Amino acid sequence: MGAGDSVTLWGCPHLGEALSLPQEGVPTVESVIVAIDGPSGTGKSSTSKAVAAKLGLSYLDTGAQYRAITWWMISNGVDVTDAEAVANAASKPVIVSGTDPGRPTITVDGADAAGPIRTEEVTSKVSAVSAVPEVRSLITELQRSIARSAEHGIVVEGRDIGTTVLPDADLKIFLTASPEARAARRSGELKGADVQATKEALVKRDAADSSRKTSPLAKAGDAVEVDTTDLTLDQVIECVVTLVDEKRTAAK
Ligand SMILES: Nc1ncnc2c1ncn2[C@@H]1O[C@H](COP(=O)(O)OP(=O)(O)O)[C@@H](O)[C@H]1O
Ligand SMILES: Nc1ccn([C@H]2C[C@H](O)[C@@H](COP(=O)(O)OP(=O)(O)O)O2)c(=O)n1
Repeated sequence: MGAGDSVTLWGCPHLGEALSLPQEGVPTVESVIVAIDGPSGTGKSSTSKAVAAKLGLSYLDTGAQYRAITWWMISNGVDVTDAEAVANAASKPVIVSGTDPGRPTITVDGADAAGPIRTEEVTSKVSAVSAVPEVRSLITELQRSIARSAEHGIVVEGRDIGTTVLPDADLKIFLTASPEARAARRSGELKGADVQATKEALVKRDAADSSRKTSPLAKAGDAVEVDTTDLTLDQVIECVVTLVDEKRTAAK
């Protein structure tokens, strides 16, 4: 079966006719940039970390950066519904992301932010903060500089990586899943959380992220869409690794 065939193997699409057939014995390109976008609970973080670890690439969770700046705004008494106040404060926090997929880290002004950025308060306010254009342009520049300095390449996950942050990424993936599957996965993480309430919160956040003016959540025209609803996490990881391999081979 060739890479030119438009085949769906247990829900994993091939790259299709855009690629030439892989050639035997051709060395793969060393560095590769992979953009993985999609709504919450589709498996972006789990897939991106595992793919990066398997392929020896760096990993960047851009959602964690938007959560970090939101946490800073809340901690410093900035009203997140006041876009002008958020814009005026946006350049103050120093956000540093560690890109080892085995141990990703995030600090704000030197303090470990990994725990505090996952609270319900941050989750409910992050869409408002990340819709502010000044926040987006600062964080986008940070993301580009991290991607540029990743020696062996990087997997970057978020909402606008393929469309805005890294439009020249070597491979763009857009993960989807039904709201029911996403809510079940998320409420499994938040012990005792009500699935229906989780689903409503997810759908509300998706709507806010998809409808904002600046760089909304969207599938890039050249992204490969993978519906993860009926796939195991291992299948999604295998699918993305296969797509990276196909892309690397075809690039030579
Ligand atoms: N294909 C899958 N099947 C079942 N559970 C999954 C799958 N992909 C991810 N998960 C689980 O769903 C939860 C959310 O995944 P995560 O990678 O954080 O999604 P996202 O980054 O898109 O919000 C995690 O607990 C993860 O282990
Ligand atoms: N590239 C990105 C990444 C995240 N965001 C915003 C929008 C999202 O609702 C929040 C949080 O993203 P995160 O990936 O942590 O969210 P989930 O883990 O999927 O719940 O950040 C964004 O605007 N652009």
